[in-house]
Amino acid sequence: MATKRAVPLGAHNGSGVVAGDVTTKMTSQDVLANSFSRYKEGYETIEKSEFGQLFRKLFHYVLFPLSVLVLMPNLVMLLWYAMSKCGGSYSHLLSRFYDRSVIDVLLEVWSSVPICSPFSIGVIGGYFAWALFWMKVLPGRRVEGPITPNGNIPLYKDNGFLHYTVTMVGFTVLTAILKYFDMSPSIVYDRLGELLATMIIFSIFFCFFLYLKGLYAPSSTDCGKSGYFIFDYYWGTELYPRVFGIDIKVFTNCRFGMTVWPLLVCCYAIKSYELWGLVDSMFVSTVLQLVYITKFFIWEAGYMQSLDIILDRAGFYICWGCLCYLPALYPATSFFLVEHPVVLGNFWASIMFGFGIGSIAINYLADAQRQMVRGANGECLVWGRKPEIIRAKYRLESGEIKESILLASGWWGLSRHFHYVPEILLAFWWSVPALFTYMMPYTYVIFLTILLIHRSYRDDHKCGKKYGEFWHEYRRRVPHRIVPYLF
Ligand SMILES: NC(=O)C1=CN([C@@H]2O[C@H](COP(=O)(O)OP(=O)(O)OC[C@H]3O[C@@H](n4cnc5c(N)ncnc54)[C@H](OP(=O)(O)O)[C@@H]3O)[C@@H](O)[C@H]2O)C=CC1
Ligand SMILES: CC(C)CCC[C@@H](C)[C@H]1CC[C@H]2C3=CC=C4C[C@@H](O)CC[C@]4(C)[C@H]3CC[C@]12C
Repeated sequence: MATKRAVPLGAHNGSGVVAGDVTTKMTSQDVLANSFSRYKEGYETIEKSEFGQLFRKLFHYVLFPLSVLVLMPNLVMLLWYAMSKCGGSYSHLLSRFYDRSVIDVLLEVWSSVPICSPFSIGVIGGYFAWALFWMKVLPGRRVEGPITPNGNIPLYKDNGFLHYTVTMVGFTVLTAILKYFDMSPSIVYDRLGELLATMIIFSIFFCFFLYLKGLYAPSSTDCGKSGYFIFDYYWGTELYPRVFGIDIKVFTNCRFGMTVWPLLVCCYAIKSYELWGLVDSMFVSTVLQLVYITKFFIWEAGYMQSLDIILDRAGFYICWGCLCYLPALYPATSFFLVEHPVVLGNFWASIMFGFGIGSIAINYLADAQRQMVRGANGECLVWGRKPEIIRAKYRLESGEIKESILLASGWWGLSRHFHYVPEILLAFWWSVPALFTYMMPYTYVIFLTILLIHRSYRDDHKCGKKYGEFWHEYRRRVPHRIVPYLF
C-alpha cells in the first residue's frame, strides 16, 4: 500500500509495563522494535510459508473484495424482495430457489423493478440537490478531525444537526403539501425496489469516479493505491476526498445514509398509519430509531474521529455501503412492521421503549466520556473520580511525536468497547416490537453484532500498530474486549 502510517512509540520500564501518564525516556530504536515486534507475533505464523503468504494476499486483495462487490448489490435487492414480495419471510424467499437457479431468481428480482425510472431519478436527484444545497449553505462551527498519519488535519463544518433538522422539517412540509394533492410519501414504501436498484447502479459508477479521483486528482496526500484494482475500488484510493469543497464521506455517510434512514422510517410509519391507524409496535420502533438518529447528529463531530472516517477510505465499502446498504437494511424492521403490525399494549410498549431509551443514553454517555476526557486533557472527573488515563505516544510518518489519551476507567474501564453493548441492545429494542415469529426484523441486529465484533478486532489492530506498548498496557488494565468478564 502506498499509504503511510503512524508508527508506535513504545516506552519500556524494564518490567515490560508502561505506567499511565508516563513520558517516554527511551526513544531508541530498540524501544520501537520491542514495542512493534510483539504486535507482529500473531501474523508471523501465517507468513512463515510462501504459500500462506500468497494465499493471504490473494484473499485480502482479490477474493474477499470481489465477493463483496458481487454479492452485496444482489443481497440488497434480495432483502427488499424478501420484505416486499415474500411477506417478510426468509424461508419463503429460499423456497424460490428450490426449482430455479440462483441466476434465474436474481434475474427475476432485478427485472421486477424499473431501473433508472423517471420516478427514481426524480426522487434521488431531488434529495441529492436538497442535501448538497443545505450542506453547503448551513452554518456550523469549524471542527478539526484527528491528524492523519501523513500529518494532515481534516476540517469540517459541524452543521449535521442543523441539516438533519431542516430536512425533517422539510419532510413534514412536503407531506402536508402532498396530502393537499391527495398524495403521500408512503409511495416510497410502495416503490422502494426501483429506488434501491437505481441507487445501486448509480453508486457503482460513483465509486469508480472516486477511484479515479484518488489516483489522478487527490484532495490531500492521504491517498494511494495497492496496485490491485479490485481492492482499490472496494477500499478506495483516498481518505478524505473533496469535490467542490464537499467532503464526500460526510455526504455519503451523514447527509445521505444517516439522513435517508429517518426519512424512510417516517415513510414506512405513514404507510402503516394509512393501512392500520396508530399501531403501538410501529410507534415504539419509529420513535426509538428517531431518537437514536437524533443522538447521532448531536454527536456528529465525534463520528469524525471514528474508524469509518480516520481509517476507511472513500471506496465501495463505505460509500456504496452508506448510499445503498444502509438505506436498505437499517430501517428494515420498520418496513417489516408495515405488513406485520403487532399490538403490544401499554405495558410491553413502555418496557421496550424504556429499555431502548436507556441503551441509547448509555451508548451516548460512553462516546461522550472519551471525548470529554480527551478534550479536558484528563483534567476532569469520570464517575466522580479522577480518570485513569494512559498518555499514549505515537509517531507520525514524518517522525514527529504526538500524544493521545487512552481512558481506562468509567465506561472505558469496563471493557475496551463497552459502548458496543448498548449499541446492539438499542437495535434489539427497536426490533423486538415485531416479536419473534419472523427472523427478518432481526436482520439488522444480527448484522450489527457481527460488524461490531469484527470492528473491535480491527480497532485493536489499528491501535496496537499506532500505540504499541501503550496499547498493550491498556489491554492489560482492561482485559475484556466488549462484554466485561465474558469477551
Ligand atoms: N450502528 C452501526 O452500524 C454502528 C455504530 N457504531 C457506533 O458508533 C460509535 C463510534 O464507534 P466506532 O466508530 O467503532 O469507534 P470508537 O468510538 O470505538 O472509537 C475507536 C477509536 O477510539 C480511540 N480509543 C480507543 N480506545 C480508547 C480509550 N480507551 N480511550 C480513548 N480513546 C480510545 C481510538 O482512536 P485514536 O486513534 O483516536 O486513539 C480508536 O481507534 C459508537 O457509539 C458505536 O457504537 C459503530 C459501528 C457501527
Ligand atoms: C459490506 C459493506 C457494503 C457494508 C457497509 C457497511 C457500512 C454501511 C457501515 C459500516 C459501519 C457503519 C456505521 C458506523 C458507525 C456509525 C455511527 C452510529 O452512531 C450511526 C451509524 C454509523 C454511521 C454506521 C453507518 C453504516 C456503516 C458505515
